[in-house]
Parts: sequence; structure tokens; C-alpha cells
Amino acid sequence: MLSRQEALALANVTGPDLHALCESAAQVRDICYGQQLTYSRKVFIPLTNMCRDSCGYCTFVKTPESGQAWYLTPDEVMDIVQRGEQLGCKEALFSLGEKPELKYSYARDRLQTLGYSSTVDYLHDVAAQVIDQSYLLPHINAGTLDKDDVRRLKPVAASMGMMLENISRRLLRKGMAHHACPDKVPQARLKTIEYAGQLDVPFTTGILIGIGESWEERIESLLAINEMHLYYGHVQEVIVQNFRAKAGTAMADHTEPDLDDMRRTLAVARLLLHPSISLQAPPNLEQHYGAYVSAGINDWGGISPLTIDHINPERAWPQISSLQQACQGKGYQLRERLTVYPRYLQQSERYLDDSISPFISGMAASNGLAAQQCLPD
Ligand SMILES: O=c1nc2n(C[C@H](O)[C@H](O)[C@H](O)CO)c3cc(O)ccc3cc-2c(=O)[nH]1
Ligand SMILES: C[C@H]1O[C@@H](n2cnc3c(N)ncnc32)[C@H](O)[C@@H]1O
Ligand code: MET
Ligand code: SF4
Repeated sequence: MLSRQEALALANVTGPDLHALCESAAQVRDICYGQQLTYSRKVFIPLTNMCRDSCGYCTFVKTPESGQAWYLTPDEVMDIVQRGEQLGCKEALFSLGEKPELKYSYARDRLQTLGYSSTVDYLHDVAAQVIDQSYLLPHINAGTLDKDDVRRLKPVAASMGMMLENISRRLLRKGMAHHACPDKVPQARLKTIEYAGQLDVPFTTGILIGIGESWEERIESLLAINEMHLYYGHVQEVIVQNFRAKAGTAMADHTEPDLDDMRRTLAVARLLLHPSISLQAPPNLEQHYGAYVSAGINDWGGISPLTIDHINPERAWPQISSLQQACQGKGYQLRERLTVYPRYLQQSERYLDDSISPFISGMAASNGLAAQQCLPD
């Protein structure tokens, strides 16, 4: 729908031209997704906030010296899960720091007390417990994983995810967002997406905009994700997330992307990505979320009536009822979805492990969430 060259030329599009670009993207969204915008009712489970990386924008990460570092215990996780269940949540989003045991003896000690030697082993067993003891479906966002990790986690997750963020190696340089972050090496991130493809895991990825990348690097990142999907077919959604500057981080004074930058990027993403990939933007990182609808999104991602967004703790979720009103004001219905999209539910032998497939299908059927969207293949 848009060639690389055309996308590259849109770096500075503003005013009426930007409006027209957004209209084209919104038209594609309307044809492929109809008059509905989706979200997943979820709880957020920050299993550990320790991490071997130190991204320049991240406040989620805590060092043992801060006195605020944790591994949640299984009881703490189940408490969140049970309270979420009571509020009608369907997704347990595990989002966590990467391999802290490789960096901190404190992390190794905490894991040992819990009976484990690696974060992924622990994650596996806690996600299994969530499946055994609740109705919630785990979505695992644990960053860069190797192929064995993805294989091992597939039976305990309905879907998995990891933001590519950006394909640029430049961001690893000193003074840039991903300096000294071994898990943000683009090749390692792309490999994770590829393993998920090879192992048929419904996968969420995306770009983080405004972290020092160029427009061209943004376009190349979207194209790399799209290529993976054209080959493997597993990318269920792409998130376009705007960087938010946080006090106390290396990037505290870095300029945040403005609304036009988000609109331009969302519209170009909609016109570059295969229409079967859902386009998501979070509703809590920007006030004018009507503008996202006009720029072609069809999904708001996970929204929680219980837990905060631990990655952006200062940004409250909108009330689901007020988001509904905003959607209706634009002529769209807000509809709930599961963490795994209908297309993958419909090919469950391939995309869902035998051990959880009946559980997920049962969950979808009993909630009437199985086949809401009519997506092209
Ligand atoms: O609350 C959040 N949820 C995040 N989610 C969760 C997401 O909104 C939903 O849980 C998925 O759409 C699955 O339903 C992510 C999921 C991924 O797989 C990858 C990255 C993210 C990023 C965030 C995030 O920053 N904040
Ligand atoms: C879960 C995802 O949240 C994103 N993330 C981490 N910190 C920030 C921030 N300050 N602003 C916006 N997004 C952020 C990263 O891309 C991570 O992969
Ligand atoms: C809190 S960030 C979420 C998961 C992972 N550490 C990543 O950066 O992708
Ligand atoms: S964004 Fe993820 S990888 Fe980076 S420091 Fe935070 S938790 Fe670690």
C-alpha cells in the first residue's frame, strides 16, 4: 500500500498532507477491522523489576542497592490474579526485567530462595500456576529469549511479545538509549521474533518512538517486522509506543515525540504493515487519543481495572467507560478481546500448545470473544 520510498519521503509531513495520510490509513483500518476498536482486560504482573540492562528511558528497572528490587512470590502473583479475575480480567501480562541473575548475586539469592536458578524457569512455573488455578490467560513479555526459552514457555502462554523497539545499532553507542544493553542488540531482538515464528507462537511486537532513532530507522524497523510476518504469519499486533521522559533517568531531558509524530508514524505503520497485523497504541501515554483513532489504530492493548502500568507508573489508565465514550464519539464500538487474536484461535493446532488449547478455546467461547474480528489472511 505504501512503498519504502514513499514511506521514507513522509518524514516531515504536516498539516493537510498529514491529515490526508491519516485518512488513508483510517480507511484501510475501516475496511479490515470494521467499526470496532478492541482492548484486552488485563492485570499487570511485574515478576521481577531487576534487569541486566539499563535502558536510558526505563524507570521500571531497580538495582538491589535501591532497596526497591523484587521478585514477586507465587502468592503475590496469585493474589493479583484472583483480584483481577473478580474484576473480569482475562489476561495476565507478565512483564519483567531481563536475566538479572547474570548480573546480581542478590537476584541469584532471591531465585534460590524461591527454588530456581533462572528467571525463565521461575516464570514458567508461575505462568503454569496461573493457568492451573485461574481463568486468566498468560501473555509473556520477557524481552529477548532464546529458542529453547520460547519452546519451553509456549505451553504456559496464550501469546508472547517483545518490543523490537528499533532496528538501529546506533542506539547502542555511548550516550544513546541502548548503551550497555545486551538484550537490546537488534540482531538478538530480531532472532527472538524469528524463533517465535518458527515455533508458531502468536506474537506481539512494536516500535518505541522518540528514543534517538531517525525516521528512516523507524521505517526500516516496521519493514523488518512486516517481513517476519510475511514469512511466518505469527505477528498478531504491532504496538507504536511513544517514549515518555522520566525524572531520574539518563533520558530525563530528551524531547518526547509530539502528537503529529505519533499520527504520522501510526498512519505509515498502517499503510506499510500487512492488514492482518493489528495496530495498537496505548491510551495512557497521550491525552488526545481520538487522534490515534483518526490515524488508523484498531486496538488499545491491555487495559487494567486493577493494576497500574508499571512501565509508565505515572500514567493512569483511562476508565474503560470513558474510553468507550471516546470511541463512540468517533463512531466506533469498544470491544473486549483476548490476548490471543481470533485468527490464531481458529488455527489452534498450529498456534496453541495442546496442553492449553482447550482452556483458551473454552475461555473464548464462554465469553463470546472467539470470532469478533473479520481479518483478512
Ligand atoms: O501496560 C503495558 N502493557 C504493555 N504490553 C501489554 C499489551 O498492552 C497487551 O497485554 C497485549 O496487547 C496482549 O493483549 C506489552 C506487550 C508486549 O507483548 C510487548 C510490549 C508491551 C508494552 C506494554 C506497556 O508498556 N505497558
Ligand atoms: C514494555 C516496553 O515498554 C517500553 N518502555 C520502557 N520505558 C518506556 C518509557 N519511558 N516510555 C515509553 N515506553 C517505555 C519498552 O519498549 C519496553 O519494551
Ligand atoms: C519493562 S520492559 C519489558 C520487558 C523487557 N525487559 C523489554 O525491555 O523488552
Ligand atoms: S526497558 Fe526492559 S530491558 Fe530495558 S532496563 Fe527496563 S526492564 Fe530492562
